[in-house]
Amino acid sequence: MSCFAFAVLCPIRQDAAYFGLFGVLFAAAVGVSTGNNWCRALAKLLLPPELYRHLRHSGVLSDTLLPNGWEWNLFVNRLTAAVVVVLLMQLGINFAPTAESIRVTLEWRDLRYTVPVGRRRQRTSKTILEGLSAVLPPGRLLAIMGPTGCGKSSLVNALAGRLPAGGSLEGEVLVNGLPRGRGFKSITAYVMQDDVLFPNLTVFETMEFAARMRLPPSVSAAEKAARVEAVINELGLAKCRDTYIGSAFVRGVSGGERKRVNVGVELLSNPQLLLLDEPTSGLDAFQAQNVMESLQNLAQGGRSVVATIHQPRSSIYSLFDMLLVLSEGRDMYYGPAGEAVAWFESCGFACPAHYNPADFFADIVAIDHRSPAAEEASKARIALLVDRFNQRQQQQREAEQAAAVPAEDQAAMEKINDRPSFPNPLPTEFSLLLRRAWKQQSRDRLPQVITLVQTLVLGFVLAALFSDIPTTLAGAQDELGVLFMSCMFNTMASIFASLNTFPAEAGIIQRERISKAYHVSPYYVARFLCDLPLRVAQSLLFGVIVYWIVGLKGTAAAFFIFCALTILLALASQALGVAVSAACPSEKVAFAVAPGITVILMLFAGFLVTYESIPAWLRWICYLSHLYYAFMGLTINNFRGSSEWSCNTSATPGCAGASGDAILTRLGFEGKGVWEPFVGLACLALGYNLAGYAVLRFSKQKFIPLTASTAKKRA
Ligand SMILES: Nc1ncnc2c1ncn2[C@@H]1O[C@H](COP(=O)(O)OP(=O)(O)OP(=O)(O)O)[C@@H](O)[C@H]1O
Repeated sequence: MSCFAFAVLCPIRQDAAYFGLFGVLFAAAVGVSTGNNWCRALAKLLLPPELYRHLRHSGVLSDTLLPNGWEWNLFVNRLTAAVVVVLLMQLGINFAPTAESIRVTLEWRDLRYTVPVGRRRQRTSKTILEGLSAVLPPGRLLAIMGPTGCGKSSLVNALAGRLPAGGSLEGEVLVNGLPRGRGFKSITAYVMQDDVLFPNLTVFETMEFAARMRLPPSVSAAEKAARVEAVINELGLAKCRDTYIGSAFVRGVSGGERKRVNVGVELLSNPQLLLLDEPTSGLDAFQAQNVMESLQNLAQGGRSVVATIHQPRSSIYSLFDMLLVLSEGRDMYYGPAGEAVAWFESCGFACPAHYNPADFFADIVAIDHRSPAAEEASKARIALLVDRFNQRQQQQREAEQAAAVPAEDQAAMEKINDRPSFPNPLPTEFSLLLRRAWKQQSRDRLPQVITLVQTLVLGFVLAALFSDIPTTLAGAQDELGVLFMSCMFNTMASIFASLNTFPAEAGIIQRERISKAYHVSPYYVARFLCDLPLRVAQSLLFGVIVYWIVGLKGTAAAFFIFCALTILLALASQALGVAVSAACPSEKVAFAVAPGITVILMLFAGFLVTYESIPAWLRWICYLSHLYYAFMGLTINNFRGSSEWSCNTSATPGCAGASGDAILTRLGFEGKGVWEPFVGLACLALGYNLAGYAVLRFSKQKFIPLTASTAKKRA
């Protein structure tokens, strides 16, 4: 029945086909299981959480499944029901409740951010944010303004919990009266100043991926598509809908369009709280106005929006509901934007008529460094404004406390904090990531062309140098050289390909992981699968050229073993490259470290120094070197059972020649079957991949934790 459902639904929808296949596998897994606990554990692991809960409640996965007597009819019916539910769910019939919109009140109290500066003995600390406090009610657009370096980005990062490790952050950030919990990321969009996007995807593809990845299965496919179209239109991206994002090497959308795509990607998840760092930087006046109007619309729809902005024009200024003016990390003004002019006037700084208030505030809160007298005067002005604002804050504190967060908003936030963090189940994550990685990789033609041309050139150069090898001992040495060079070529090409491609997407992956868009495991597997064809093609092309021109062992079986070993070697090397680049803090460091590791593994490959010649206490390194297993395998494959390698008696009188097995004995490979290097290589490929995955999994960017303020600790 489940197979039938699979067959029927395959042409309708790819996801349905995927889940149908999963259903069949699930059926098989349950069929071979011996107890219902195992079956339930498997279902819990693989099924979307909402579906699992639904199945438990509806009895499909009850404790009576597969009771002692193995009631097959009952079991098959229930299993079919489970598969059909999965398929229907994927077709858009939802069982999970749609994420309801909540109103978000954001509050921060006494935020103090300090960073260490200077080296060793001269090390001091610099205060970047100095006791900032405010309450932002729901449905408001808050603009944070101030001179450059006043701490705007630091404040937004502190509110988002994304201040990079290396300082200390004290105070409180409350969402609907609660400290930021597990659900904070799912209701928050954080738009950074830097645009990190895949260059080889179009605007539409980028948006579509974000919608499918960040929205839960409870939002139907049609709704996701409609949301993508709406955001594209809202941000004025319709005319570049099918243009590539582009990069320094690929012509793509303009800087402003890129920025809007970055904002749009975050808007797709329908966040209730938006934190944006300079969303208008790099945009012309018209585009900046558009983006800010979009943000105002979102705020009017009930969302809370916080955006830093540099000297907005007056028409943009009029869009703000609330305004926060900072100077030197201190509050200069916080309150309704429409009351700011009156406030500064009450402090003795009247904004001239027909003057843009944003420009006026920027002038009066900036320190003038042009002369010592001007500097002193501006510092005195700022001190006065800080003083006056602190008095106002004191007076307002009681009123703010009276306007506490409504109990239903707090309860809604508590519910969101209890929700699972990831919007989609693992299989959906995997299928989306695989599709994106494939598109990105298959369109990135230049590295592929370079890889294949380089393989052709190196293959023919090697073949030309070693063609027509005689069956003498010198010829055997040449063949060993060819085998070793084959190992080196496949290793270097694969490691450096990983070092080149992986860091380029590391920033995007970091951002998506921080927003809990998906797990690392499906990303890693999808990436591995996308690299596979190029690695296989490269190894095969190299093998076809070198093997037959050089004239290595002339049997079909030996040729296929050669190709299989070099492919496995390339895959292990690729994994090693990913592990190295994930473990290194930057691309430059990775490129400095990788050659060192490769040279060490090369020295222990068994060619330059034979296994017997390596000091006993260092031999264990051979077992960590994929080059050792690959070289061993290629050598056994080529020399085992081969006829006599004669001597060139005129050059070396008295030489008796050697058989292929004798050569293997000299290299320390006697008595080993060709399966041994296969197993060794496969284990190392798996081990390197696990290491790469583990490094990636645990190398998440670290942020400063928020600790209680010193005053609160004392209290
Ligand atoms: N980790 C750090 N170490 C030392 N100084 C830092 C660190 N982070 C920020 N700063 C300093 O803190 C100040 C505030 O930085 P921030 O980026 O928040 O300012 P900003 O108002 O957003 O500036 P801009 O408008 O130019 O983007 C700057 O002087 C910056 O140099």
